[in-house]
Amino acid sequence: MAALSSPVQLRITGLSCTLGRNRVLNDLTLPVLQGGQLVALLGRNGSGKSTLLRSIAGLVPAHAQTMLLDDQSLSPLAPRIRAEKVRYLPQSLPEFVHLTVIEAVLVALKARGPISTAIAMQKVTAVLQDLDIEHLGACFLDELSGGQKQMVGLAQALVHEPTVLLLDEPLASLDLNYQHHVMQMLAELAATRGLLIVIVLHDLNIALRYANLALLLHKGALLASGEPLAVITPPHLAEAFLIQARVERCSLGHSNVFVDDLIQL
Ligand SMILES: Nc1ncnc2c1ncn2[C@@H]1O[C@H](COP(=O)(O)OP(=O)(O)OP(=O)(O)O)[C@@H](O)[C@H]1O
Repeated sequence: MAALSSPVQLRITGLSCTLGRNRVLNDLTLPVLQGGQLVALLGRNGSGKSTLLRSIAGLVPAHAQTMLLDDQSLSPLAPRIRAEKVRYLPQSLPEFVHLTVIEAVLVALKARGPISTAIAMQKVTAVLQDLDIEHLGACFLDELSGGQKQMVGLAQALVHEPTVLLLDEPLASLDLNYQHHVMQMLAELAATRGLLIVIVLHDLNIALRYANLALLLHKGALLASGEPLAVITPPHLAEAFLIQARVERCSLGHSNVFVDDLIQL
């Protein structure tokens, strides 16, 4: 995939989504998101993060005044076309069938349309290398650990070479080494290939370290957005997470959140 000449832009205004009796997203307007950005989507459990990603991917009934990828409205696109541009990796992956890792990523790639087996294999090998899971290629999916399966899900999403990649807590089952490996790889993919990546994170220190934009959701609305250090602040953490916290730099210059106490209402 070649670097894009001008970064893609995703514009979302007036986004609302009601699921059952719950008004989950309430007239949400986001800053313009751009290709090349690694965007951390933050907020408490139930604040609407997954619903926001699923709304962008067209997987829940949502209504937006504007949902434009460059000048193309996403809403009228057929699901298959939309999924080629905007790829959503869910929090819990579907049960895998009895395929090897290579076969599973190959099947995901071939679902996109006809492709020669030689080129498909090149792409699959490259994505497994990028994720550092080449050694799992011949393993069967149903014999992998939870974290290994999560890495395969990520490989299936990446092999599509989407314009926008929406990742719902992809680090949840990963060990510390893979968490940082994946974040480094995503930061590099965004920077070098102009990919727009929106990633749900519960680890605020990871967000501070790798994201170049943060969106903080609270009760279905946007509480703050901007550079992670401007979003992950003691007042915002108090309001959104009900914690009394400090953000301090370590001796290596990395900013970290320290939680001092819970705020009792
Ligand atoms: N299908 C549904 N029907 C009704 N309400 C729903 C449905 N799916 C989600 N909700 C509600 O929408 C709200 C937001 O859910 P969502 O999954 O988007 O939150 P989240 O921020 O991703 O949470 P978490 O961090 O726990 O994954 C919650 O209150 C949830 O109960």
